[in-house]
Order: sequence, then structure tokens, then C-alpha cells
Amino acid sequence: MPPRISPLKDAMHHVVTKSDKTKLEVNYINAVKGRGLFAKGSFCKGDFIVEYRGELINYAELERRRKLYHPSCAVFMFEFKWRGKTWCIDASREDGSFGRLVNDDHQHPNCKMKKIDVNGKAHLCLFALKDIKEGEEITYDYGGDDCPWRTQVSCRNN
Ligand SMILES: C[S@@+](CC[C@H](N)C(=O)[O-])C[C@H]1O[C@@H](n2cnc3c(N)ncnc32)[C@H](O)[C@@H]1O
Repeated sequence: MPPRISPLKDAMHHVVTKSDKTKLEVNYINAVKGRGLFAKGSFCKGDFIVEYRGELINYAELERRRKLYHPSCAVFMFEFKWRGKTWCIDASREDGSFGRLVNDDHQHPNCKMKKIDVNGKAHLCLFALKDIKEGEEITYDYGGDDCPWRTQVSCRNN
């Protein structure tokens, strides 16, 4: 068996090639959650799963776009701190990439978002917090406390 490539090197490879793993698939869940990302094969704890790919913009541009965007687009803006400044990955464009479709789970997430440096630029990548079985939904804790679905009661299943 070939040696396991390090999760960081694996993430950097997928960042540079702008590619997603074939062991992942997008499925429609329900009218509340919309789509989600699912494992088509198993993953081990620590594995790189997917990049939250999009356009890297600075704080001024984030503020400008926030005023322009419809809320359905604004939910794809991921704000984060990097080397003392505020940045954002704007993934509002439907580009077929998988990372933008990962849903929130603040109680039992199976992945964690990490910032990695690729050629001097910040990239957001999900890594497995535990072993993930085929068929499981990929999730992470969006953080914050302003996710309405965490407190709203839904009449839908899931
Ligand atoms: C980055 S998008 C994730 C992909 C989205 N499910 C879709 O189909 O485009 C974030 C949005 O997904 C939905 N979402 C994410 N996690 C959810 C959850 N645990 N329960 C309900 N809706 C969720 C919310 O509408 C949220 O604004």
C-alpha cells in the first residue's frame, strides 16, 4: 500500500489544482437545509476533506458586497481573521465546488475548518475530526450564535 499523503499536503494539492475529492457527493436533503455534502467513501480522523473555495476578498470589499447581496447569497460569505486582518471567502457564485455546500452542526460536527497558507494566501479547508463512514453528511460548526436553524422548530424531518 502506498504511504498515506499528509493531510496538509493533500489539502495543498487540492487547493492548487482547484479540485474536489471524487469520494464526495452533493445530495438534496430537504426544503429547510437544502443541499448538503456527503461521503461516498470512508475518511480517517485528520484527513483533509474539502476546501471552502471562493474568491478571497478584504474587509472593505466584504462590507461593500454585504450591502449589495441578497441574504441568499450573503450566507456564502465566510469571514475570518488572518495575520491580524479581516478577510472573507466569497463563495456566493455557484461554481460547482463542494465546500460551499457543507452544512452547520454545532453539536456533533465531523469536521473542523482550518486556515492554511498556500503561496502566501489564506485558504479555508475542512479536516475530519473523527472517522467518517460512507453515507455520512459532512458537517462543521459554523461558530457564532446567529444561526437561526439552531433554535427554530421545523416541521420537516432531518
Ligand atoms: C453555506 S450554505 C450551505 C449549503 C446550503 N444547504 C445549500 O443548499 O446551498 C449555508 C446555508 O445552509 C443552510 N443550513 C446550513 N446548516 C443548516 C442546518 N444545520 N439546518 C438548517 N439549515 C442549514 C442555511 O440556509 C444556511 O444559510
